[in-house]
Amino acid sequence: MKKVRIAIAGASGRMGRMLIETTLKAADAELVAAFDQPGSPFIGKDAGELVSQPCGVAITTDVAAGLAKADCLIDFTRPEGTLHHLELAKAASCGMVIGTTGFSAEGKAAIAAAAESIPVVFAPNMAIGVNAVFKLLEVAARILSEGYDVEVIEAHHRLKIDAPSGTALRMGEVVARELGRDLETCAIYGREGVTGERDAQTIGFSTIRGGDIVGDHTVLFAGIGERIEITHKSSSRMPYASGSLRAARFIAGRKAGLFDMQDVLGLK
Ligand SMILES: NC(=O)C1=CN([C@@H]2O[C@H](COP(=O)(O)OP(=O)(O)OC[C@H]3O[C@@H](n4cnc5c(N)ncnc54)[C@H](OP(=O)(O)O)[C@@H]3O)[C@@H](O)[C@H]2O)C=CC1
Ligand SMILES: O=C(O)C1=N[C@H](C(=O)O)C[C@H](O)C1
Repeated sequence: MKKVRIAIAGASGRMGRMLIETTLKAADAELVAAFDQPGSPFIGKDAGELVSQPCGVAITTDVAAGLAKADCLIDFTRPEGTLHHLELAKAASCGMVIGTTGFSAEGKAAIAAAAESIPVVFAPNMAIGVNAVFKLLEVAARILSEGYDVEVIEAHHRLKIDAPSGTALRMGEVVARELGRDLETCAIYGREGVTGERDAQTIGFSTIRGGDIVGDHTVLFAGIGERIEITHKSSSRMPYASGSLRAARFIAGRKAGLFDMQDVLGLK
């Protein structure tokens, strides 16, 4: 069996560590490179030591050299880091799985442009369960298209830097698309003061940040006399990592193209 050769960016981050652990456990994947930013105390250390499983792959800042050995870079960092790595991946003809959230429209356009020459899976949530929820939301939105107010509520740990979460925004996009609305114009991000009555066409977002919450998302369809809530709760980052490896296997052998987890899971 040919193993998919994996490089991991943001190695010492929360997702980086989970990705290292998951890659080292996978029979059909091989960790070939791990990157951290210059100044990281982990540079030069064995990446496997981060998860108590030394593996002989040192954490480095030399992304170009690492990508020359890899089939796929899995990147859960920050938009500016991911976009820099994207250029290096293009130069190395290396595929990318991008889990980073919080991109501007320009950042997303740069990812789409790069995917014309390398294969890229770009998804705000790699967990199978969340991607199943995206499908459930399509059905719910179609059935509840009249008379139900839509609100998206998300909760994450205190260290998360972007809001609303990428997943919450995608949930809003899924519902808006089914309802024939444009999320750009119908989204309301939080409310304060004298807001006036709710506009039925809007989709509201509420954000909670605290403690070590891994990631909770609820879409509420609030009608008169009843309400429907579709909720996903993460209790571990493991499903994000195993989904990412599934995405890496999906792009192995592909020449180019922009995909998301719905493509990887055959849900389109
Ligand atoms: N799609 C999905 O399924 C999921 C997506 N995410 C997203 O992944 C991203 C990372 O999350 P998480 O692991 O919790 O974050 P962490 O802050 O724990 O880790 C981020 C890592 O990226 C590094 N980093 C930061 N800036 C740069 C840069 N400019 N260039 C290179 N490396 C950089 C950090 O290094 P340093 O410590 O030195 O700053 C750190 O190692 C977030 O955008 C989050 O929303 C998270 C979970 C699931
Ligand atoms: O930062 C996180 O932790 C997470 N980020 C992703 C998002 O913004 O949707 C996915 C997951 O919710 C965890």
